[in-house]
This record gives sequence, structure tokens and C-alpha cells, in this order.
Amino acid sequence: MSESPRRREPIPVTVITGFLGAGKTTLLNRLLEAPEMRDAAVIINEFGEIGLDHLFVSAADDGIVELSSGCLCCTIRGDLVTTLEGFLRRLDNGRLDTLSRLVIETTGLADPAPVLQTIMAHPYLVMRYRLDGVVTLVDAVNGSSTLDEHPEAVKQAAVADRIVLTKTDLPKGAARAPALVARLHALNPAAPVLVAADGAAVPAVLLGAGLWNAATKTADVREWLAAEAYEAGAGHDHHGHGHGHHDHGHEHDHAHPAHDVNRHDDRIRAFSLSTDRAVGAGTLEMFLDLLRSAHGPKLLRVKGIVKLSEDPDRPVVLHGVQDVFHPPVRLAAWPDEDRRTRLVFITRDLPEGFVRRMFDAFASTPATDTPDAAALIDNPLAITGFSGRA
Ligand SMILES: Nc1nc2c(ncn2[C@@H]2O[C@H](COP(=O)(O)OP(=O)(O)OP(=O)(O)O)[C@@H](O)[C@H]2O)c(=O)[nH]1
Repeated sequence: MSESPRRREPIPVTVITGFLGAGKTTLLNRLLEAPEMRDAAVIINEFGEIGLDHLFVSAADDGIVELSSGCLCCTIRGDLVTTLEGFLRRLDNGRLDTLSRLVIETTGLADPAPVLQTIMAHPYLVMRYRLDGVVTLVDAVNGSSTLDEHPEAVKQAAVADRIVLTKTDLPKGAARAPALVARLHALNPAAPVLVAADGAAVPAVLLGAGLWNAATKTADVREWLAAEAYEAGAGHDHHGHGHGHHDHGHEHDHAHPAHDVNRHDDRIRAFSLSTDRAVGAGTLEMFLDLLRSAHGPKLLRVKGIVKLSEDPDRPVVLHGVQDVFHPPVRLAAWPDEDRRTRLVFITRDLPEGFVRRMFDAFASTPATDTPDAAALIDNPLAITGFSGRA
């Protein structure tokens, strides 16, 4: 089935990540058998010693690309762009009939952010590909100690759209799973935790995590944003603001009695902000610019739907990974009756209160001790805690 070379739908991209040995290749092998993966391509940044040869065989002829040197996230990032462009070229010149989907498996140590940014920040790739979701695998046997020891693993779990828990079929995994699930939920309240051994990690759930529902061709904002999950939080909602995870200290010990304070986890915050008020497009841009330029690396993931005062009936969808934001997408209408601006943040080393104060100032929500938006713009250093470029 070949597509028309014009008016192609953007190709959904799923990024599979997870710590070393978490089960990425095993899952990928299973996924490749699914009908949803027909005409899909897989990019693996390195071939492990374990038998990937049959992957080669079971996938479409030239669907698998090995990026051979080092880590996809850093050393060969240029190659990822080249590979993604190469697929488009082959599609456009008819050497490749169809590319229904792309799955990128990162190495265990990789930070998924640069992979997401490669697509979001590229003026052409962002038109032809769309990020569908980040799937993070966590091994139930070693997951907890991996999270304790490796901040990258915490980050992988925090930015996931879906978390897959592997190795619960092993006795140790089964025993450790409940505490681990609680911890993952605290880190990332919006991502469903799917237990691989239960057969829950199926393509229908793993793929299709993005904003666009391919079947209905509409924006599935509610599910994508999952703002309610942040509002419900992980049981730490003391201020009624929707905290996924905040205060240091005692509460954590209940969930993770076997651990010391989970320092890496404590650096992560997941929270949502919302307002009924419309904001001006310029104000929104300034808010994001300010946040991004001063704190970009701390914004692990930002998603949102925003009511603009210029055109309140057509909301804008935002999606950012660190300092890189997808070009805002304007929806033709609000997807449902909830017409509030809603933003969800997953941050590292950036307190919720700071973002909230800044947001409130820009949204002109009355708040004590907060300069108004004009004052912030005139003098960004006026914001308490702001550590911008001098
Ligand atoms: N018992 C059990 N073993 C699993 C499961 N998932 C993966 N494994 C095993 O764990 C080992 C590592 O799995 P891989 O799929 O290679 O993990 P990976 O994340 O691709 O590993 P790296 O490429 O090294 O990062 C293999 O021996 C798998 O057979 C699971 O759910 N249960």
C-alpha cells in the first residue's frame, strides 16, 4: 500500500528507554510481531551481544538501522537526524513504500531528552514526524537500586508516558514490585505502570501515547495531558495545587522503607497548574521564554493546553523537553468541556512554588508577594529565586 507523496500524516515516533538490562530488546522483539508494527522502522543505537539477528529478519527489509558508534543521545546525534531524513527521502522517492511508525531504542544509559529534542527542534523533521511517546522499562528486581544509584534512571522514569515493569515473574521481582510501583507513581503520577508479565504491555497501550489519536484523527488532550493524575498526585497533596511529588522527608519512608531518603527522586517534581483566565499570546511566550532560558535543563517535560485571550475558542497545545519546545499546535476547538488552561510540569531541581509564582504572575492571578507580569518582564531578576543569565 503506497501513500500519496503529498499530504502525508506525520510518522509517529516511540522512544523506548530503560536502564541496562531492563528488557528493552525483549519488549521490542515482542512488539515487532504485532500487526501494529507492520511497516514500522526500528532504530537501535547499538547491537548488544545478545541475539538481535532475528530482529533483523523479522522486521521489514531495511527497517532497522544500526547507529553503531556509542550512544544515540550524544555522540551520534547528527546521525539520528541523517537517519530520520534518510527515511523521508526514501519515502519521497518511492524506494520505501510506507513508514507507519518509528521506534527508537536508546541505550540503557541514555537520557531520552536529546532524542525527543532532535525531532522537536528540527524545522523539517518536526513536520514529518511526531513524538508519540516515551516508553520506559523498569526491571522489578533491580529497579529500586538502579533508581537509587543512577539519576539517569530516575529521569527516564520521570519523563515516561508509559512505564513497563519487567521481571515480576521472578520471585524477587514480584516481592519488590509493590514498593517500586509506588515509587514510580510518585515520580511520575501520569504514566500508567504496565506489568509486562501480565501481558499488559501491548502495542495498543504502548503505541498511541501521543496527543494525536490516529484512528479518530483528533487530539486526545485529556489523556495526553493527564492533568488529573498530577492533581490527584501521589498522596502528597497538601496545598490543593496538584502535587505529584514534593516534600522531602517522612512520607517517602512509608513507601520505601528499605531505602534511605531517595535523593534522586527528591529532585524530581511533577505538578500541574491551571487557570480559567485566558492569557495573551505574547505573555505566554514571555513566560515560556523566561522559564526556558533560565531553567531549561530543569524542565524535564512540559505539556499543556492554553486558552489565549486573542482566540479563546482555539486553544494552543504546548510540548517541551528541557529548553526545546515543539512549535505550538493550534487546535480548531477545545476537545471537551474543560476549557481551562492546564500545564503539567516534570522538573528536576526546580521547585513547584517557583514555577507557580511565575505562572500566577503571568496569568495575572492575584497572589500576595508576587510582582505582576509587567514587573517580571521589565526586570526578570525581580523574581524570587530567579537565577537567570546575568
Ligand atoms: N524473567 C524475565 N526476564 C526478562 C524479562 N524481560 C527481560 N528479561 C531478560 O533480561 C535480560 C535483559 O533483557 P534485554 O531485553 O536484553 O534488556 P535491554 O534493556 O535490551 O538490555 P541492554 O540492551 O543491555 O540495555 C535478558 O536475559 C532477558 O531475557 C522479564 O519480564 N522476565
